[in-house]
Amino acid sequence: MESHRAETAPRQPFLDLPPLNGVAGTVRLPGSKSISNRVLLLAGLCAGTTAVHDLLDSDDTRVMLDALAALGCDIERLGPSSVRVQGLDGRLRVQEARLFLGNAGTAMRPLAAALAVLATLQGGRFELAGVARMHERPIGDLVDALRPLGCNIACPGNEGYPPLRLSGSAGGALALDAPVRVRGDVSSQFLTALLMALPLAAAERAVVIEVEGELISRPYVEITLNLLARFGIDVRREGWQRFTIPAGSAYRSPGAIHVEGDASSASYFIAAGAIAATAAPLRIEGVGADSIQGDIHFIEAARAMGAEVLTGPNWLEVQRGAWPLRAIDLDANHIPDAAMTLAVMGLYADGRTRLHNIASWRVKETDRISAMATELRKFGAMVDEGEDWLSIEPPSHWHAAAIHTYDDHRMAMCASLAAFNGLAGATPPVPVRVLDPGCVAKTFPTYFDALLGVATASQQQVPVITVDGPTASGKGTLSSELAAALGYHHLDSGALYRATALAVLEAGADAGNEAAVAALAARLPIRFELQRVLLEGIDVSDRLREERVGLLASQISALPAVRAALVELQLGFRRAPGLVADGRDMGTVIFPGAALKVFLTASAAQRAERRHKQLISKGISANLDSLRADLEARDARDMQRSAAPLRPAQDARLLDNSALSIEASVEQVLAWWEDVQPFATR
Ligand SMILES: Nc1ncnc2c1ncn2[C@@H]1O[C@H](COP(=O)(O)OP(=O)(O)OP(=O)(O)O)[C@@H](O)[C@H]1O
Ligand SMILES: Nc1ccn([C@H]2C[C@H](O)[C@@H](COP(=O)(O)O)O2)c(=O)n1
Repeated sequence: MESHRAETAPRQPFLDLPPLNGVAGTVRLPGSKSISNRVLLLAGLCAGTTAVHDLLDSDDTRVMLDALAALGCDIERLGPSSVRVQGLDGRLRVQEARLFLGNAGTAMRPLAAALAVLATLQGGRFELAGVARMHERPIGDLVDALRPLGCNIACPGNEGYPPLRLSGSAGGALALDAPVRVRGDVSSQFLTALLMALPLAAAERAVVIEVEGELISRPYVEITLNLLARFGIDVRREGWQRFTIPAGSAYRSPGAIHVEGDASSASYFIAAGAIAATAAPLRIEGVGADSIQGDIHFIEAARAMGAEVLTGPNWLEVQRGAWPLRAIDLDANHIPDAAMTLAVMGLYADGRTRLHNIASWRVKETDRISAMATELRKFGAMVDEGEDWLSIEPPSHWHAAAIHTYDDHRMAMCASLAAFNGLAGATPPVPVRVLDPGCVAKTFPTYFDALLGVATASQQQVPVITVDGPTASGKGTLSSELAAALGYHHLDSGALYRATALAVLEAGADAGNEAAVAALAARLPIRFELQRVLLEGIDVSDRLREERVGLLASQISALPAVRAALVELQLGFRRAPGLVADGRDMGTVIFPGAALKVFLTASAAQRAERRHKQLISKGISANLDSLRADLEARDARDMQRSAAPLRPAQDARLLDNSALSIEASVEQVLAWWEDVQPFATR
């Protein structure tokens, strides 16, 4: 059964995760961000067309695709995760462009290098900018590597930081007699950027790049070298200090390329498996032993903490091994992104977990060392930090916490793993509030759906808000707005009675035969999908609102056997992260323990007027007086029946919205909801 889940709004203010107590099943990973953006740029620079399959669809890949389109690449969508890119063959097709690159380091750095090289050789003016945080992320080491080659690069904001202005005149040349020198100890993305840009200048001569300082994040450079080879560039490497792009190099399309699943994203599910897969392993599809991504080595760290991991070429199976997890002391330089997940696993460990050599965390989407320390402390953990290290001791007493995510997708995904706290002995288990959950759109837009698709929660821990009230009081409207604001599922219980009524009409059944109607209700082939109601796969949303269906729904809903037949179906909607249920008996009968119960009313005159407007707007003619008489008759029947009559639950809050707008009603209920939350706002 599908539930009527509100689509996650792009920038929902928060998502409350109830305590989770297990994981099971299979999760399919989205494409790797690092590979997606490298492949897109290489496809854009090379000769020929490249079909890119299993591409990540996220904020960061979208800015890269937009940038390539602005530079004159033809991009054709082949499917939801496939595009065909017509490459530029190393020739600028537009001489001027302003590119907005959001907060995508994997777009800003290589595009800056490629456009600096092309503008110097062929002439052009390009401006590369991003969001405010991008303008705080250093790019000076790349600028310092490119300027000695003759590239004209200005930093109109702060020297060494985006935005960048790149310019050159046609017929220019690059000074490539001496090796190109770049620092490798702050970010490996600068070396990657040069490795991707300088083949554009290696047709006639070899180009040598030398790394100054100890190169960090080498696995990412390995991804770059691997993909360059797929596009026809065989870079010779001497250790990690010297790289030679041979003379005569030219980008050639491989024709088609598949992007493997994101190994960094896999880390959240590996951790979830290590913490909560107790009955059977959690299967993760999309990456495995054949992965070219460095973050696949996260598996070794997870194993050291106790995870049991089986690997196949492109899948993993993970389950809990040692419990509690074992605390580790790890040089995490080789897995900088995935290592954040280890910090959260440290909440479930048997001692102090120490991660060091992670200075690059400080120049990522946010200062991740400081952010992680601040947020993990909110759960009650003892956290210490240094310039390039972090240590975490698990909470002795867990707190419900509202976690800031700093517009950093990895902070949000990491925070979600704290929701398994009940397994670490938190008494009582506490929910986790993830602020700005939409920031996961950077690399994994469907992350929370994926997590909640495999995670289990005890039904009693899943919060429910009930909204009961008479016909046309606005229950459905209010509930669906609340569900969207909270990222919760929505149960429109009236639709179940209406669907039963429709099934009775279609079957030509006797509506007075309680057993026959109950039998139809018990096997109602109903599904809710994207705000539509499907009966036997057919969209009946509009037919359910027909007057004859509403009238019969009101009659059959008085039959106790029919109500009983629909109970299990309704209870099944109570799934993480939470539920908003509307109807007549949600707070009194179906969810008597709901955390918040609202009884929504409005005057009969107002309700008749609203229903009248609603019908007129759909082109259905209606008479106000008969509408009012009809809804009063229906209310009377709903209130007077013996089975689950319409009435406020004893602990319901009454809301008369006769004089309230929809927005004001939603605000009022959200304010009540905050009242019953345990989150400390700090
Ligand atoms: N606070 C409000 N102010 C003005 N109009 C409202 C308000 N709330 C809802 N409405 C409008 O009233 C109409 C009826 O609302 P809705 O369908 O949500 O009611 P309902 O209680 O779910 O009805 P039913 O019991 O028939 O399912 C809709 O057109 C809706 O836009
Ligand atoms: N929990 C519920 C929900 C609905 N009903 C009945 C009462 C209504 O007349 C009919 C249709 O509901 P609507 O779509 O108008 O909300 O179903 C009920 O008895 N219990």
